Amino acid sequence: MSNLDHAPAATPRQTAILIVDDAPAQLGLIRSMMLQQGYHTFVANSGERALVIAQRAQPDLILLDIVLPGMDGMEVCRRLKAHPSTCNIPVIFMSARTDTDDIVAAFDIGASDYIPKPLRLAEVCARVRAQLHFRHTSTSQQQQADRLRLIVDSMDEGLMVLEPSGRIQYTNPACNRYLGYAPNELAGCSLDDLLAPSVAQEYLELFSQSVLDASAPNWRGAREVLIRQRDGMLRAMDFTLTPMGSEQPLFVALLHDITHHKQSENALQRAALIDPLTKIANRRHFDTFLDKEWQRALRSGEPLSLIVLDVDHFKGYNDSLGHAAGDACLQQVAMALQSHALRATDLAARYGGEEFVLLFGETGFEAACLLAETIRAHVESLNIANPRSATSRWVTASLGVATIVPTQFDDIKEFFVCADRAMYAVKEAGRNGVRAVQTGATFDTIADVLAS
Ligand SMILES: Nc1nc2c(ncn2[C@@H]2O[C@H](COP(=O)(O)OP(=O)(O)OP(=O)(O)O)[C@@H](O)[C@H]2O)c(=O)[nH]1
Repeated sequence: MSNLDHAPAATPRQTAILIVDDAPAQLGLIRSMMLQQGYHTFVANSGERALVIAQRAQPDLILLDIVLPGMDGMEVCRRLKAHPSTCNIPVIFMSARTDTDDIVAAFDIGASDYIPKPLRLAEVCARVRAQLHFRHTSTSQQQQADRLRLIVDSMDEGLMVLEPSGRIQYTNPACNRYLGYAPNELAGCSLDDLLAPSVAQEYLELFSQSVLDASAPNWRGAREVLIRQRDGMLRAMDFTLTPMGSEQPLFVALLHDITHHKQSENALQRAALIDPLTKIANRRHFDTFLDKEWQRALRSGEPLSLIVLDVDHFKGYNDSLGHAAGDACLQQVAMALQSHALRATDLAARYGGEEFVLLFGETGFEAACLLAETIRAHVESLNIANPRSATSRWVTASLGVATIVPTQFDDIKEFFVCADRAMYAVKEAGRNGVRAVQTGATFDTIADVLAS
């Protein structure tokens, strides 16, 4: 048998009524009536005594006579309502005074009801029941609201309540924490202050549509947004918006911080574009870049130059010095190439194996030839000994250059093939050199530039 089997069942507290009257007969009558109804009772024959019992016993309701010796019922009620521990206990006055002024004064100081004397017992019972029911309902509503508030306050997600104008009504502590605001500081601000103007505008349009068309199905707008923190920094968040379905058109926005997720996503994206051995751009990055620069050159009419570079006798290098030395050699060559692709419109990439490519936007034929020759000389000047090379003591490279001013009649693949063919022509001519070609519909001249 578990310990729980021995635990006494929690019994609900019996509803307790405090009856305050200085007339013993009246007090006895009301008390026996309340007992008959199944209530627990407390009695007091003075205002002072009533206050002490109310604070100690915390009754669910007080039946209070107005005319009492010493402190009268009105003063008792005033004091009950002024004290935090008794202010929520409903007070029903019982009095022979039935002037409107007396009744109004009683309600003004916080009475819940007013029963005229002589008392009709059935009426007293009905009014007590009604007040207890009302108290029970409002207490459970309050408890629900408190529970909801606790959940919202302890949520890890940020929460905002928004008006259709974009005005922020409420933000929870997580939202304030994420955005660096003090409690309540964001209330009254606008969504415009936090989102990029175009995104904020989209939301405002969405709000107004939803308000105008109440029959529209409940939508949930979820998207990634950049939200401005109090210090001006932008923070990546998932922003999910839902209409609250309340009488007042309001929207609830949930904010989920995705900064770390975004950072690792960006890191992954960057890694996907880098060659792991040489740490320069990889073929995928190069292909995208070439495509972008090609389109730009199509629009601008500026020339575009491409260099294909292949390390000479690299098989021999590997065979004589080992694969690790081969890797180190490729890294050195890559760094040398990278140092010549410095502008935003330049890119050096490892295309595969010992083959590299360099793209130079807005670069004409002569400049490209000059660059290629400089690069060839730079590779040779690295003075990486290649014992098996029939061309030189050092590691060298063969470079093919193609320059084009692309038009709609040109083909990007053909452009690449031209540079590649030029590189193979250098190989055939003895390696360690540069061959350059102007290609495309607007060129019909071919120029060869041989180094050294
Ligand atoms: N160490 C190393 N070697 C590589 C890598 N990628 C390709 N290689 C080697 O590069 C060599 C390329 O050899 P080949 O294509 O025959 O060309 P080559 O010996 O350079 O001769 P030519 O191009 O005609 O001058 C092969 O032995 C490949 O194994 C790499 O990442 N690391």
